[in-house]
Amino acid sequence: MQLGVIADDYTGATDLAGMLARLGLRAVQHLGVPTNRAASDADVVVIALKSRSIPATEAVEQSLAAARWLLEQGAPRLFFKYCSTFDSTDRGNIGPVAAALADLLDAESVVFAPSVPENGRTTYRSHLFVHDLLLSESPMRDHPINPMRDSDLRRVLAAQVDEPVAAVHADVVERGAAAVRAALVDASAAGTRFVIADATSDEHLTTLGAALADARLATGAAGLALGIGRSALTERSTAADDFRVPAGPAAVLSGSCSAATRRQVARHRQAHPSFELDVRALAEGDAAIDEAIAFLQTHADERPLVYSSSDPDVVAGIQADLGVDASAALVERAFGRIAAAAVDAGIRQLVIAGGETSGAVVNGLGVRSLAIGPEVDPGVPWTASGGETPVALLLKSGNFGQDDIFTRALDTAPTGATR
Ligand SMILES: Nc1ncnc2c1ncn2[C@@H]1O[C@H](COP(=O)(O)OP(=O)(O)OP(=O)(O)O)[C@@H](O)[C@H]1O
Ligand SMILES: O=C(O)[C@@H](O)C(=O)CO
Repeated sequence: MQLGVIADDYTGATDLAGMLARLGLRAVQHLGVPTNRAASDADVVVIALKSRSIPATEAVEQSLAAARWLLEQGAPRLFFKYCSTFDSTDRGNIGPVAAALADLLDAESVVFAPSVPENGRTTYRSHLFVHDLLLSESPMRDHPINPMRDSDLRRVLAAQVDEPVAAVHADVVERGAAAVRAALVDASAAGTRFVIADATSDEHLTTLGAALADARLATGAAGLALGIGRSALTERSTAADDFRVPAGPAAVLSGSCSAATRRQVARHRQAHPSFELDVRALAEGDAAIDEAIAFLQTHADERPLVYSSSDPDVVAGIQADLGVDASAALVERAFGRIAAAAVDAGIRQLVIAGGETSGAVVNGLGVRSLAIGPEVDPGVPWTASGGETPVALLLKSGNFGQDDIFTRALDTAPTGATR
């Protein structure tokens, strides 16, 4: 193993794994901390947690358990993957988890770099941009669980930890890996181990990767992992060439309410049968779940869509009536049940939109690990579950993908015999 990764959600984990697979690195993703030693020849071992929105103490506990497991399997370095939009609240969980990992590894400096330029995430003077908008003006300001209303990551991170936060700005990154390393040493000498690093291009991320070539811990989104992969890991296979997913009937399940997903849902609905989950009805009992399952059974051969994706004002109304956590829990429980019934009904390919939703679905299916295949759009690779009934799973991060990704993914799924 060349890199051990702890990811705070399932789609974020596949995002990173898919991008590293692009380099020819062999990646495997575990869902939760495995209970056994894993016999694997993977270069990159990712442990996907569902720790983004849980209480910080639990996120720390789970992340440390994942880190210890990866170190026991021989991980020479760890990467903490969080969202490219820095999804968190004043209570965490990015800061507390990073602090606990830094303590575990005795890391003198910890870089935070959420930029993924190819997906429109850039950081300049510590401010995070989503395409042309500051984070605080992007659709992330209306996220159902962790609305992001401050773009200055120094402030966002400082609110989560009990220590100072420094910055490495783009002009330093432009000067190269040695200049970045010197800046980290200076910050650490001044008693500051947490550093927000700017990156507005892949070249910046490659420089950061080179600067971190000897670091035992780095944190960020898939862009920095790719930078580290390009600068500091050794390519040794063409991982995606022999990857195949099961063929068979397909369905789409969408619990993401992001602007991108809502466009994708609208596109898919134009050509396929769809069923909208009524969240208030879910609070009354399981009839709505049973209806959704019956709908999937009836339309199994037509790429049916079940969705709860709604506009921010609709979500806000539901949350005001039922509570934020309670409404999310109802939706996630429903998707877990619906996915399990879909597979029982013969569905073998599932496209799932949303990180929390993907977590609920793979947990509902009892999937423990995934093989990682080629990307459909940047950060959205096909994956395949193992076990008695293998299923093709496309875990799509809420904000990722072109409007036609659901259909295009299914049209281009790598089915068929292994070469
Ligand atoms: N109609 C709805 N009303 C209230 N909550 C909803 C509704 N639909 C979905 N949710 C909840 O909103 C959350 C959406 O999060 P999810 O992680 O699935 O999507 P996302 O945040 O867009 O994706 P990602 O984490 O990949 O960026 C889930 O917890 C889901 O249960
Ligand atoms: O980094 C991203 O934007 C994604 O991988 C993600 O974590 C969304 O949940």
